[in-house]
Amino acid sequence: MASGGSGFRNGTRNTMRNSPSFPVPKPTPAKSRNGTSIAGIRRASGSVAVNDDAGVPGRVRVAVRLRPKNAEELVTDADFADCVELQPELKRLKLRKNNWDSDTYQFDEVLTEFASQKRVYEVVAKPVVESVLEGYNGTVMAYGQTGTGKTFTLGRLGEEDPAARGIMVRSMEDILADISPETDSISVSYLQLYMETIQDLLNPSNDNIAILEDPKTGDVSVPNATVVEIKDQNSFLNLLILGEAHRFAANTKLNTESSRSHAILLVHVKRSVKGNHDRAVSVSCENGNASSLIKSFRPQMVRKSKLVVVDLAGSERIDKSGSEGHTLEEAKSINLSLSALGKCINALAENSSHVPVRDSKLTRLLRDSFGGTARTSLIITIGSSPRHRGETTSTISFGQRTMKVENMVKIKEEFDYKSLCRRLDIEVDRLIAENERQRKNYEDDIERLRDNAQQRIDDAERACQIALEAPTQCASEEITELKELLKKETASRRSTEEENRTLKSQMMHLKKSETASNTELIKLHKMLEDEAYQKDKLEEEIAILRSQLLQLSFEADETRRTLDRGGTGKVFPGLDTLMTQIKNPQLRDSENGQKASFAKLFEQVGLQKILSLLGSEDSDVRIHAVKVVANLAAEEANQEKIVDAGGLTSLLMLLRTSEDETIRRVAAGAIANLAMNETNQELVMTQGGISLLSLTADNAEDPQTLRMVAGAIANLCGNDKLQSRLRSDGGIKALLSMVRCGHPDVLAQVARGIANFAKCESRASTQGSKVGKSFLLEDGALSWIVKNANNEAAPIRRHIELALCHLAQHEVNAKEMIGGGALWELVRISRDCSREDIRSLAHRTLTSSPTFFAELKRLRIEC
Ligand SMILES: Nc1ncnc2c1ncn2[C@@H]1O[C@H](COP(=O)(O)OP(=O)(O)OP(=O)(O)O)[C@@H](O)[C@H]1O
Repeated sequence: MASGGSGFRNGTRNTMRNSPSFPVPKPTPAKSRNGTSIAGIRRASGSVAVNDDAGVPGRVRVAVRLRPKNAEELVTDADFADCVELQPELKRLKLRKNNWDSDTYQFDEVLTEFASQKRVYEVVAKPVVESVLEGYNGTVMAYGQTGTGKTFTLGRLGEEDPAARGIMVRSMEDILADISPETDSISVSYLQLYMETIQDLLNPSNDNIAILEDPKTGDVSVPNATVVEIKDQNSFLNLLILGEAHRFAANTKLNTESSRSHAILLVHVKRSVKGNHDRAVSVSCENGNASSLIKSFRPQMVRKSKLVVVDLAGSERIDKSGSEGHTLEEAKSINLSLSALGKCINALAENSSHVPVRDSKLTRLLRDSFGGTARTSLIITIGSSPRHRGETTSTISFGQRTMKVENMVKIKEEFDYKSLCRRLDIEVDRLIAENERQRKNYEDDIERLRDNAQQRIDDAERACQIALEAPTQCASEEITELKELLKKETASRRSTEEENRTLKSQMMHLKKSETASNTELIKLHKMLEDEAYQKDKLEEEIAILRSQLLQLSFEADETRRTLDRGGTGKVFPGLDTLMTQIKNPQLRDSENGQKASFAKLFEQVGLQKILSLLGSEDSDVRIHAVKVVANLAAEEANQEKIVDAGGLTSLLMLLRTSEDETIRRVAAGAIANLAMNETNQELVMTQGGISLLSLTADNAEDPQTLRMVAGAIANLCGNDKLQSRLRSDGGIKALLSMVRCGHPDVLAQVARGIANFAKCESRASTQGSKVGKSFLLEDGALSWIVKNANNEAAPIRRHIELALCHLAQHEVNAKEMIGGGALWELVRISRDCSREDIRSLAHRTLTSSPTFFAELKRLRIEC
């Protein structure tokens, strides 16, 4: 994601936006500079991007995929019309607003529920994979509500049915088929991003990996992540299986679900570029030999590219009180990274001058994928159920905004200095060995010659001695003969000594040239180190300049805003204007319009005035005012201001005093939203919130009122600090009393509250801060839990299954659970639960608890 202000996003933007379906522009690899000198290279960096052309524009491609209805939807939605209708031939999607009205959206590809995995790969990912093989960076990302098929699309291995293979597997098959193993290499890292922490799925002990950003090139890397070289498809499949097992183990340990974390697969492709031998590096050296040696080495050109495949967490709108199963911290952090992604996409789509890339780790990791230099393809996944119209609408609008984001794809070639250095090292070692071999031969020759000469001298001396001892007659002849011999031997000895001297001088010469080569090598190493140091310094300066620039642009924005506000001259328009705006029916036409208007009201009228209307005499005004407050409370940014201005107290007061159920329902919803925040949860408790919510529940007739109340209590149940207070104030009993209404939305919230409570309680028991039986069991929740453990509505069932697993983890609960029939449910969960992590949690719990284990043995049940 490129940060704001980079000019390349303009230019072709309008033509792109006007053509709803277009071929991806095929980038022409830019030409490299020839004959680059080492001096030229040194100015840039140790690893030099030879090609720094501006790149080729390429809009982010967006495809939408509809998941087939599952068995549950076929039953529950049987009497209702689907909320979407696809027109794949026109690449259009119709989103039904009601029976007679619908909105139409255009996408790059529209994939129906019958689309095969092969076709999805070919239209969504194959163009990106082909680009990566040409040297460009590429991203394939899936976005959508939980359970709509993101993992199905990206991560299926297809072990049983090859036609089911997902995008990750098919991408690697194409990459391996295209590269040449002698010159190219592929390596892989596999990460999980959960609660703003990056975990290594290939090495779970590596659980807090830092992100490194190169301020010069904008490249993002995770240097401490495990990188595994891939030689064949089997080794890649084994890595995916290992990664999934670690992801599952990490999520089980944290008692969470895979759908709450983002999974990121990084595939690094390094290819050498053929036909670039004219780009030799020339080196000027003092020593002629070394110069010719180094001149014969030419650095190879390499293209490094990266394929990023991202399986995002479920995109449901967890900021609403009615959402399922998220604890507060998780909700905040998933919110943080997904909403940061949304904000960046909005800023890029609107061509804004500032793109808040640094707001989350997800956006930092993906900075190159949106508005950067990568080719990016997004697949949004949806379901057709009218029950999820809200989520489907928000997924579609994310996809539509993303279609406006334009990247500038760029190829990057580098001189491969590492391999040059390696080759030089090998050559120097070869020369050293050769030199040593020759020296040894010379020394042996000298030794042999010396021995020969000595032998001959000894022979001559012996002969001389014999001659001296012989009769005088022949003595003079023999002496002459011997003198002659001695002369010859002396001459031969001299010539041997001369030869010896010559060899020694040759050896000295060789030693000198070896020293010169070593000096040259040391010089080259030093040059590389200097370059790395200069590069680091430049990067530091650029980072400082960037931050100054950001500060300046922030101050400019502030100044502009202040001037704008001063221009209107009206900070608080009158109360009449507020009322007119609240009652204006046009404001209720669209959700976005309504939100924007409320935000404007908030700014213009002032919170105090809005809150004061909660006590108005006119009940119509009171209803509108509480709706305004509830809408403001749904925005996280407003919550603190509302509480500081006494809004929470006023809302609780309305629960106590108002006779109108609509007011009580909307107030409970607002309280539920405020109770997403830990500090506010404590305030709700200290102000007697539980008994007021219980009272509201007792008097409620509308299931939606109960849903709001249950949602608020469920949020409080997720706070570790409030467990015993919540119970003594009657929170658990209040939750259980609401099941009388039987409405599935209410039951889902009750189940969520019970799961939250069980999870916190289990944590407290493990830490030793809670002893004794579970409060849930003491307050009689077990029979409802057991009755609903196999509820046909998936959200209810899933929460209850989790709650049962948490309760069963503590031996003190085991006997009562067996007596209440929970054992059978746990056995069923360990065998039939559709969620593998819950299934295995139940199995582990049953086999590790002595009480459960003994009972299973007694009943001869195998688990
Ligand atoms: N196109 C499809 N055809 C058949 N079944 C599908 C399809 N898409 C998804 N499913 C099924 O729907 C269920 C949910 O899919 P999946 O787990 O991929 O969703 P998800 O969006 O990744 O969910 P989460 O956000 O929880 O990870 C799975 O059982 C999967 O097999």
